[in-house]
Amino acid sequence: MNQNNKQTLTLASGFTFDYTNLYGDDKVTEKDIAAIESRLTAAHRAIEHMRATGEVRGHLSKDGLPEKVLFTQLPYVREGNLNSPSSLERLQAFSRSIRNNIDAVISFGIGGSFLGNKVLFDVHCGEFWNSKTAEARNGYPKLYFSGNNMDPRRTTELIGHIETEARIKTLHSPNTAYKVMLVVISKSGSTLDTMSTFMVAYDKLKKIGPHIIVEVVAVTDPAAGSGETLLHKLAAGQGWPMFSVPDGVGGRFSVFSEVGLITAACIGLDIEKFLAGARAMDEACLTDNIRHNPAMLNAALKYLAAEKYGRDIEVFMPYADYLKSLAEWYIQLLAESLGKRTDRSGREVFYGRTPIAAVGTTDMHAQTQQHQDGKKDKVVQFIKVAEWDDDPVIPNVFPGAAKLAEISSIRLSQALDAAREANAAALTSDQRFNATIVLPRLNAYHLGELLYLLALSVAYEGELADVDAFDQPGVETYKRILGPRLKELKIQ
Ligand SMILES: O=P(O)(O)OC[C@H]1O[C@](O)(CO)[C@@H](O)[C@@H]1O
Repeated sequence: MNQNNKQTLTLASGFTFDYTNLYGDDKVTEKDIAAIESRLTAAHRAIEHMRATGEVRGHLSKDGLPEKVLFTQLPYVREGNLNSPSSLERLQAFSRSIRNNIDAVISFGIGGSFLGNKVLFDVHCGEFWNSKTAEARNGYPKLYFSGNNMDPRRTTELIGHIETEARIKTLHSPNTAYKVMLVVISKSGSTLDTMSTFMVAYDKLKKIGPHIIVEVVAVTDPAAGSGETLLHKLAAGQGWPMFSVPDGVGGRFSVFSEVGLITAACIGLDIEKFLAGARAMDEACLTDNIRHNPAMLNAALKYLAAEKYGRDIEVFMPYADYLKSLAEWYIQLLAESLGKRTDRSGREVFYGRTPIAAVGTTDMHAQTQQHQDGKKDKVVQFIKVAEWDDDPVIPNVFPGAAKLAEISSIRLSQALDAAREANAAALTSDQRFNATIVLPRLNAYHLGELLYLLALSVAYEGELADVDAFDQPGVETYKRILGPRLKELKIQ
């Protein structure tokens, strides 16, 4: 830390949290941190206690019962843990069974049962996966998402697209069927958006004809008895294979569980490396020294930026197209974890930073005007990728055009990074708080580090703000209004 006036925390992997523009004079100060020292110590103890026992003071389930918080166990693959050598082997066997066998997977889910899966897909597969040959996909199926909305047009078009793909396959090889696997992910097992689109697709695809074979896999809470989910009951009745959303792992923390790992298995993303990255981040956060603990440091700086300096909005801005879904995952994590009406004593506090998704450089031509000249109520969290697998040099194709010749002979990544640095410098010149996380590369390991850092940070911030970071009572209010209205809509 502190080379050339830079404030950075770098892990052995090269993963770096650069908080130079968030800490110091005219920013969050050393004195601010010192003023909350005892609360930081208490927060760290609470996280240690959560890790050891799963207990979080004041946390209750949706039904008002004590509930453990176990996501910190997920990176550790041990027999008896939520992820164990045998559960991972089952996922690998599943992965082998669909490779060179299933043509397409449709993953149904919303919120925590979708957003993390989309991040894994985008980082590993990119935009053009479904247009690639099976060989280029290494035998893994095409993958589509559904259920993350109830949009009638997209749902219909997706089914139509699968039907077309099946027809093309049978035209080329008349005696073969097209195999589509519907992976239905829902912890509660009855979420409207997920189950409605699943039922529409299941029904339509099953009726198309014998040249389409439909298989279903369910991912839901494994509880049996009175707590059994509707999806679990259905899967048991229909004989669908099942994977689990373990008890004590909330949707927005479930990317490290079979919820996220099933997508990894479908596309061939390295599960062990992903969990190893998360584990390395957890280990880095074991220390009570804030200068060495990335989650505690990130949480403390953002908490102080909000509480002391009114920076109540967090703009999450990766400089990478394929990390836009990461910003969307972060929106749920931050909004559901920290957007709370009351603290843990029941006092009204209306806590939480409002998350905004942005992508650099795209949103420099859209949002940056607001970030630079609007209210000073934001922290901009940049994400930088240090090294890219492919990195074209801008060629000097039109030497006669001086302005274009000027930008030639530099790599796209250099231009991208220069733009991010210019944005950060411009914001800093007007006391607009920002920080940068540097990922050495865009791969499963560093993604594991990053997602885990953000998840653990909200746990720390929940402690600092004294709010329950693991419930989401606010989403029940509209659900209570919606339920009866849906019943009235029933077509006779
Ligand atoms: O996995 P489920 O139970 O379908 O829930 C999906 C999402 O809905 C929410 O409960 C909010 O409505 C999220 O917390 C959750 O990730």
